[in-house]
Amino acid sequence: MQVVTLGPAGTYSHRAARAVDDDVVFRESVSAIVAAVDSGEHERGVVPIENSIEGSVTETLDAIADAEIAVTQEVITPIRHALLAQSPNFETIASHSQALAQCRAYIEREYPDHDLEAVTSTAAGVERAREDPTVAGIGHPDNAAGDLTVVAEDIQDRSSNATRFFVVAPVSARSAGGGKSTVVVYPNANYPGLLLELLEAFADRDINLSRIESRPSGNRLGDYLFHIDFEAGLYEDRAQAALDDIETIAADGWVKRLGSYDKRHVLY
Ligand SMILES: O=C(O)C(=O)C[C@]1(C(=O)O)C=C[C@@H](O)C=C1
Repeated sequence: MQVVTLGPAGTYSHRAARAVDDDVVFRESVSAIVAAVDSGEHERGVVPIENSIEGSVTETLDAIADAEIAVTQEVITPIRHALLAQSPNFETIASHSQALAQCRAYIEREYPDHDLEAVTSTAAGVERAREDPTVAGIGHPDNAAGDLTVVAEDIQDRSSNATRFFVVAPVSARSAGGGKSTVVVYPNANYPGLLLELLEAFADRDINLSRIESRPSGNRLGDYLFHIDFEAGLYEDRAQAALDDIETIAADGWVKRLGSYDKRHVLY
């Protein structure tokens, strides 16, 4: 089954997507990937959701909150960045903003006066380095093939650097089976204890939350929606009961059940 993910070839998203299928096609943004699945153009997409150093990928959170899609799997990969250039004499470092941020301490220590250029992906940064001798790219070391050399390896600020990806699919692929589930809740309400009530729906049933993230609704300042990951499958009675409570709390808003899924660790 063809998978759409962030391109060009050689991104970390590409590596994660190969865990789903070797037939991978590319888009230049996360929003375009989610839109390609939402519109039915593609059956599967792979998007980064969260990084162990930099936290949530907010473009992904906002795109999946707006779309009618399912999450069918999560893929976790270690992220080990290299600095790739034609020679050590470069003036600019180009990469995805997440990758630049994950290597912030290294860049400040080794290249404090170099210019930084945020591009659409790590592989796009490596392409810039291939075209221009004054540019170095940060990306996976395997992208050095050809005329680029690996100037430095393992330059991420923490060796434990890892990114979590969601496999997204049409709503028809939504599953109630799996060890984890994701929902997006828009309460469209604001009163003391609202968040406590949302959390109690899970705590009362002994359901562990693995992530909760608030994002602006875009409707008015101070109005939020909540992305919640919890460790239970939607097939479980306790999960259904918790979500019944959540639906009541969000009676003036909405609750999007993105689905249940299992976790897969991919090394490459
Ligand atoms: O640019 C890439 O290679 C991507 O796949 C995107 C992305 C991200 O958005 O977080 C994925 C993994 C790494 O954390 C760095 C960048």
